[in-house]
Amino acid sequence: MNGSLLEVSGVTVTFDGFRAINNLSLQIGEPELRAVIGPNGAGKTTFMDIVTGKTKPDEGRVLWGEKSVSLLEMSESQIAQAGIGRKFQKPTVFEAQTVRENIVMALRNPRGPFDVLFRRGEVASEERVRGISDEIGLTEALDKVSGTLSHGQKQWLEIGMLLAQDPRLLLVDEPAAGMTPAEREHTTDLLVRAARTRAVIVVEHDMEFVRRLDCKVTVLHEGSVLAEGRLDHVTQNQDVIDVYLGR
Ligand SMILES: Nc1ncnc2c1ncn2[C@@H]1O[C@H](COP(=O)(O)OP(=O)(O)OP(=O)(O)O)[C@@H](O)[C@H]1O
Repeated sequence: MNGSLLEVSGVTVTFDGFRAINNLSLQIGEPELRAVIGPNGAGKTTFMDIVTGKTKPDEGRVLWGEKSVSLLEMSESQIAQAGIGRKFQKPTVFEAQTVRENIVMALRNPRGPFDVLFRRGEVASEERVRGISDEIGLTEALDKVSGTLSHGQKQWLEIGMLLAQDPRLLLVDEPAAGMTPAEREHTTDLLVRAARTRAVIVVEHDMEFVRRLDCKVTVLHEGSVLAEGRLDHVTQNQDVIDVYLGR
């Protein structure tokens, strides 16, 4: 197993007396591709909010990197700077800009939110733009206006913009939602490839999509880890069948 990049231990989050996350512990290696699944309300979004600093837990530890620094004392932007990127469900590419312009902006803005859109004096080399566009399969579309892309292509572009910031950990929220079967397949390939050199956590409802990712799966339920392992292993777990598959 790889060294641990992210270590969550004993984390609890309470909203108005309700435990959304309950003594949650899990570790992510580097590189690693991990799927996090679970029924509605299991705590998947809250988990991502904790890792990215949006929500602070009441208890527990969240440690990052070889120096085991605590993410709990860091702001959202410090966490992003440390190399944790998050892809929300809805694509937020700049629709009026071309694919190339979007990638160039991301390359010019290392690990920051896109608050300074056009910095001068920094060159995003054609080689790096090509590297990203090849990785997401949009090289043919580089000069297209992003607003004209399909839903799937916009999602890939946004993943590419996050990859341009070279995160050590990328959190991806339901990437397959609303995609055609062919788009899903492309998305699977893209995520598998991205996870060869970094940690990627995919939060997903779609079991078929998770199967194709062919990676370790963490099943959340009521804010805790219910089961963990290969998909075949966790789908045979009676607790998982009862709370998730048996719905
Ligand atoms: N800000 C909040 N205030 C109160 N309750 C909250 C808040 N955020 C989340 N919850 C509750 O915490 C629980 C976990 O929510 P969370 O959104 O993390 O689940 P999820 O697994 O992402 O669900 P889904 O699959 O529906 O997105 C839910 O019961 C939710 O209603």
